[in-house]
Amino acid sequence: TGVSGQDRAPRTASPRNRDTGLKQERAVRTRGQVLDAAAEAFATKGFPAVTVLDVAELAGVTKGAVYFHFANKEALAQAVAEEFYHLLGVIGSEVEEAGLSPLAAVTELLERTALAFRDDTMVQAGARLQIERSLIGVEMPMPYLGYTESLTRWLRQAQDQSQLPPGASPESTSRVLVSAFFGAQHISWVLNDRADIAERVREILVALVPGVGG
Ligand SMILES: CCC[C@@H]1OCC(CO)=C1C(=O)O
Repeated sequence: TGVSGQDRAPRTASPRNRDTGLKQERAVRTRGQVLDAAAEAFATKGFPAVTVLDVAELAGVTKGAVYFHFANKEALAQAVAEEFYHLLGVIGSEVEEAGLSPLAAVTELLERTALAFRDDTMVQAGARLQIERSLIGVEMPMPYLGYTESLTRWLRQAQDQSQLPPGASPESTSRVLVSAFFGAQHISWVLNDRADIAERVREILVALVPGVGG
């Protein structure tokens, strides 16, 4: 081997390293399958009725495999809630990076969130777990405040750009938007499994955000 080591044979994983890598990949994949199964169970049956065996069977793994990744049902709920807010955060980042006007960002955030509530089981599970948070008995993420802060930030920018009516309060409008969204997605869930949530959220935006057409 030369001084610089440049002509050293390329380092390949040893059989033992390669085996460890495969085991780690399989563990990561199993954890994802278990989390998706837990979301399906929590979204459809609700936290109290779900058992770890339900989750194992939905995931197609043993109970031991579930317990390898999650200590108990409460840990599954916390992990689903964390993934729920991760997904909402991804939506928020995408809207931030889209370079929209402040009011267009408000509209885009809530419209994309409505579609996630309609289509994404992890999001549906997170929303239901937050309703059931008092039954879960372990620390759950604080709901609603992240959205309220994002919306307030954009509405303050809109106000600075004279895009809000005189006297409008960004903080108050933000709280009303979050309350209206939460109520609309819940009512839509109860009445039609969120089939019409996009239309319900659009009505909120038309009613509350200046310049949003019908
Ligand atoms: C977009 C409004 C806030 C959002 O709506 C439903 C829900 C469930 O907990 C939310 C949250 O932030 O936690």
